[in-house]
Amino acid sequence: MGFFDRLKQGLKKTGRVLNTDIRDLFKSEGRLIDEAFLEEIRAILFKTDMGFVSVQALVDEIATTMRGRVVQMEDIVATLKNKLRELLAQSESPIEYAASGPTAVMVCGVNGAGKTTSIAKLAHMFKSQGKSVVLGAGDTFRAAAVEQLTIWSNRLGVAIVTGEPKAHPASVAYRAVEKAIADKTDVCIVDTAGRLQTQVNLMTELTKIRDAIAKQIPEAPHEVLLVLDATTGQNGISQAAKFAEAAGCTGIVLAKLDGTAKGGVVVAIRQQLNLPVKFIGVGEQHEDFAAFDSNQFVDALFADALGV
Ligand SMILES: Nc1nc2c(ncn2[C@@H]2O[C@H](COP(=O)(O)OP(=O)(O)OP(=O)(O)O)[C@@H](O)[C@H]2O)c(=O)[nH]1
Repeated sequence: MGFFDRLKQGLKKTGRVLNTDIRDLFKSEGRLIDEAFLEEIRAILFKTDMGFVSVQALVDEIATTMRGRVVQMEDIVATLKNKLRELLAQSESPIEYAASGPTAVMVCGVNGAGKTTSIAKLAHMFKSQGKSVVLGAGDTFRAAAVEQLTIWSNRLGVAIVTGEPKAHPASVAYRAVEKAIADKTDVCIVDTAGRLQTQVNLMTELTKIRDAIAKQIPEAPHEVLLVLDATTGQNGISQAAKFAEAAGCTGIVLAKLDGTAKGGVVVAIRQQLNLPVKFIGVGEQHEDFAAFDSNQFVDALFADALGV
């Protein structure tokens, strides 16, 4: 299965809401675009958790371009797709690589968001691109997290740096980047323990981890990725905004998109957080992960409606 099929499969819950409900609006006939129709389509879009501003923008687009006309389902889907592409537009490159030497990527987020799994998926992706990887097991809080990451490193055949139990995560990060430089490794991915943006001490700890990485490579970390759990939908966004600001995040990894019918949250995140969605997870396998591509995402979302 290629990634487009995995994405389609992963977005099935969200796609079902959109496609079935939109199809029901038409019942294979044309529909007059009037206020009643606009309200019906608004209600459908809301269900996917796109957020008020995005839904309004989509409804406005339909109203402006189609009000008073009789249109087919395909016309509405095409208009929604175009506007969504516009709302989701962002710079293409998912990772800002170092000009020379290792690229350091720090990964943070709240407990259970999907950090460790996403790190394994990232490592797999870099490896399949021919890049060498070293992992830094910076979640020294939980022995199980170090264990889990060690298992992944063995499975993936990538190096790992761990600390003594309860070692300071900054020292693990420092040594992981040190090893990346010594071994001429392409990418160093540093895990961090789950935390809440309200836990001041733990948020300060993230700054210490950053500083430790920067002692090895002044312009690093090149990326600080915030892993968000898509199943929390829009509820997680304001929390994420505070987290991202405090931790100096450069992008979002949106995990567990397959577990929710609220996949429209990608649109809400793009609109409400001043950060690109860099990667998405649509399942538990390594292959269920890729750089976020807005065109591909929008196509997968409406694939069922168009029978693609
Ligand atoms: N279905 C699905 N499950 C996922 C995805 N990403 C992660 N998971 C699952 O989510 C659960 C939590 O993932 P972890 O990677 O352990 O989360 P974490 O953020 O490292 O957790 P802590 O270390 O406790 O903070 C695991 O059961 C993963 O298998 C995804 O894209 N889709």
